[in-house]
Amino acid sequence: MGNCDIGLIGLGTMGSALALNIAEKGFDIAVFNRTTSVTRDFAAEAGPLADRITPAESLQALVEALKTPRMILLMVPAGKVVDDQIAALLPLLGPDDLIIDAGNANFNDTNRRMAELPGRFLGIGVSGGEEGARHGPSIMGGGPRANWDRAAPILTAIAARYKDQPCADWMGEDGAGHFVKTVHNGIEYADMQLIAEVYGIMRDGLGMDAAAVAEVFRGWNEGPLQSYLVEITAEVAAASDAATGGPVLDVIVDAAGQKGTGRWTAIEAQHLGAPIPVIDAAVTARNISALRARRAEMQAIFGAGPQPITTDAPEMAVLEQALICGKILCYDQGFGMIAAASKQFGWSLNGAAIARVWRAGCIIRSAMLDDMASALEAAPDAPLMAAPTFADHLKRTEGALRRVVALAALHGIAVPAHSAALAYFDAMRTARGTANMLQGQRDYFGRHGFERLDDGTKDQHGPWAG
Ligand SMILES: NC(=O)C1=CN([C@@H]2O[C@H](COP(=O)(O)OP(=O)(O)OC[C@H]3O[C@@H](n4cnc5c(N)ncnc54)[C@H](OP(=O)(O)O)[C@@H]3O)[C@@H](O)[C@H]2O)C=CC1
Ligand SMILES: O=C(CO)[C@H](O)[C@H](O)COP(=O)(O)O
Repeated sequence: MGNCDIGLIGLGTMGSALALNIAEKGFDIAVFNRTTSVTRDFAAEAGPLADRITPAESLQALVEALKTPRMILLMVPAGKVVDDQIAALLPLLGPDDLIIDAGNANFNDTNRRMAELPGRFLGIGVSGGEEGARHGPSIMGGGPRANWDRAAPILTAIAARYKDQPCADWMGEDGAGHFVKTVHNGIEYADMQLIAEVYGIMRDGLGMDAAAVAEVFRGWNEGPLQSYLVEITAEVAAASDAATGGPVLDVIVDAAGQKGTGRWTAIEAQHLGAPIPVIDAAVTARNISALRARRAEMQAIFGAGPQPITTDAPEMAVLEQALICGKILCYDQGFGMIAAASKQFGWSLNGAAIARVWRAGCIIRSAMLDDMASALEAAPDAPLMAAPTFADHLKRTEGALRRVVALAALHGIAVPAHSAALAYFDAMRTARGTANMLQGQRDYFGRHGFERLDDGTKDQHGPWAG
């Protein structure tokens, strides 16, 4: 038996930073990486933390370096790699040893693994990118509570802190931790897309250069929009390219990558029947961004979409308010999806606790999340948009969102996330919608039946039915 408190497999961007974080917090850690040279380099470059790090060049050596019962963190790409790694580890482990998948995972896979390894598997979502992993990520745990409690001393020690409270918590049974991380990433996509759309209006509609864009976002980061994403947006816009001397933004290809978590959120929302149109729009926008050649062909046929906004140009404060409005509606949808999953899967997910875990360390951390935590604490079953603080925000900023969407539409500037947010807002506050027409159509062609508005009788048919 070895003397390391925990093992870690996968010394990539996240795994290496997490391992250093764990060592820095005073835990002894054994590390293994598929490519052995990476393990050697990692140990050689660990500086004063090297004393707490045991580099292992085989899984057997990793397992032998650990105290029993063992805990092993996986920080490798989602999917088959995780299954393969578990299969390779299992013959080396005892019945009380715990495997913790700390990468992004589809929560359905986590549910399956939990069932295949009863009591021996934990799925945790870790957010914060490389810097967060190194100095304090946000951690969303899922699986048997007893397993979380076993790992919690290490996980809470390495997590970010918000006013001295660790941003690490148990979300619920099964794949609840990975589910919450997936929704976090869906919100991340939407938050980023909303920001990118405002940048588009500034650049294409208002003719602002990158430095001016940076200045505006820097200012917004001092107000209600204060957040990591707004902060880094300012830094990205301000950065110069070494080769051209111009803004880095001007040399970056406009096609967004994606590893799948946003798509998982959109797919799962459809399974749950939970409306998340701002997140859907953000995922679709990334898909469209990837069709670069097609977009160039269409521009050649139809002419460029974006036109300068020469009259009625929005002030920066209007753009700021539109962004605030879109952001609140996006979070309303994310927390709504979490509530729907909680009901569907019997997880008792706690919206306030989730908002608290997201206040520091993670990519979507922002000043607004503290208010969201309070709102969800005060009224756990109510939609976020109905909470007094956020209803007030929406009432104040709705006009700006409407104006920005209208101006963008008139000037050929695509703002799908803002448009989706506005349509959601309008639909959600319309007590009498238009689905009566859908029900009439369904009954007409398929005798599907409808419910009468006047007396509530169900399975009624219209006069068209034979
Ligand atoms: N980067 C980020 O900002 C975040 C990433 N994550 C998640 O963390 C996990 C790791 O991501 P990240 O560190 O960025 O990824 P990297 O690509 O930087 O590292 C991947 C790691 O997995 C190992 N690996 C890859 N394929 C295999 C395989 N077939 N068998 C064994 N090991 C393998 C690599 O080893 P080798 O050196 O041999 O290639 C490397 O150690 C992913 O699930 C990701 O989604 C979560 C939050 C944030
Ligand atoms: O989980 C993360 C942040 O929270 C990862 O950075 C993830 O890779 C981001 O997603 P994508 O690569 O699809 O943009």
